Amino acid sequence: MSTVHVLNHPLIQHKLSYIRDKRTGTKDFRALVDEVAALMAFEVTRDLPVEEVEVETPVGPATVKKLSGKKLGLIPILRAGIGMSEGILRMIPAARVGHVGLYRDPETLQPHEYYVKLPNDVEERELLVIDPMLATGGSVVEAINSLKKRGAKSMRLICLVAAPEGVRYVQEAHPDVDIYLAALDEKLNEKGYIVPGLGDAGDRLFGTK
Ligand SMILES: O=P(O)(O)OC[C@H]1O[C@H](OP(=O)(O)OP(=O)(O)O)[C@H](O)[C@@H]1O
Ligand SMILES: O=c1cc[nH]c(=O)[nH]1
Ligand SMILES: [Mg+2]
Repeated sequence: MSTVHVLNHPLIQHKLSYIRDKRTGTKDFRALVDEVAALMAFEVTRDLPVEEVEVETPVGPATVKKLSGKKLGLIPILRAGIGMSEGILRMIPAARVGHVGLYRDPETLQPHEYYVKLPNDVEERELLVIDPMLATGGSVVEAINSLKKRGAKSMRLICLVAAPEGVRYVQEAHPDVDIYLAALDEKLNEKGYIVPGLGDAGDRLFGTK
């Protein structure tokens, strides 16, 4: 079974309080999601393997550490995942980026895939799959199915806010994928929204409501 990490870092929690607040407008919402994503990247990559190498500083030789594991890939789930991708890319600028486009039918809550474009060496990369919201889990499970079908072997999931139902569904469908959250909320409402959540992440990021 995968591990669920709730990132209780004070800066993440402080910024999330403004993200949740319905008075926060699009411009600030977008900036805060970007900042939280960058902070989450720091925690999510904490266990990446490093190796010791030698460099010459202006003063003399030094033994330093460099990343030694798989190359990284970032997979934002369109559209709301885009809001987190720049922040994470600032921390790991060499990562390749793939996109999976999905929307959730508002009536049936079923995910519909409309776009997939991945780096051609996706099977060799450690992928960070990002979506601010993990509600029923349908979108993330479908996105990971799609990635695995195209050869992806190793990935971790990063979401801002999740409902317990969504976490359970992802853990059952993909027990190999660890989950990193800024918050694990109480439940879903009758429309499939996370309670208390933050509303519709895509609409708040892009000002489409
Ligand atoms: O866990 P689920 O029940 O599948 O719901 C979560 C999904 O819903 C939202 O996307 P939405 O369909 O609103 O698309 P958007 O990102 O284009 O706004 C969100 O960004 C997730 O992808
Ligand atoms: O609460 C929710 C659930 C799905 N998608 C969102 O953007 N918010
Ligand atoms: Mg949306």
